[in-house]
Amino acid sequence: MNIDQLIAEAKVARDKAYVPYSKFKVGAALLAEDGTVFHGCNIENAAYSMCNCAERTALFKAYSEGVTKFTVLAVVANTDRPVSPCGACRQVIAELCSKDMQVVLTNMNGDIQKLTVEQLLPGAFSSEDLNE
Ligand SMILES: O=c1ccn([C@H]2C[C@H](O)[C@@H](CO)O2)c(=O)[nH]1
Ligand SMILES: [Zn+2]
Repeated sequence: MNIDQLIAEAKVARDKAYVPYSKFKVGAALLAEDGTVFHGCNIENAAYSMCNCAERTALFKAYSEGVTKFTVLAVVANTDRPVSPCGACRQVIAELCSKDMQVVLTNMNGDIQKLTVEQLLPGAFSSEDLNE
């Protein structure tokens, strides 16, 4: 599975977005070390704060199946720049993925930004900060 193929998977995931309120579809594809690909889309709710982003959908699907080691997360939306994950997703990604895991942000025009998890949320608050 190369990056272009993973982006294609993220676009398939994006087509399943449930976005009656924002109409803004986002797709994610998370590649596990064992080669499994987990799709995620954003899923909205009439109680707006219950909306779940594509990135967290993919990660929670994987974790809930017992898969916790990943190599790449690709995210796609129809944005002018490569889609920018929200702060909540950056925090969740920092918790559940290794610091050096690759994150590939893209859009429907093919613009691509590649980051590590550490670059996505430098200095993220983590479990190590809980040690008093
Ligand atoms: O990286 C992002 C940014 C936004 N959204 C979703 C949340 C909401 O459903 C819609 C508009 O913010 O897009 C994602 O899924 N991922
Ligand atoms: Zn988010």
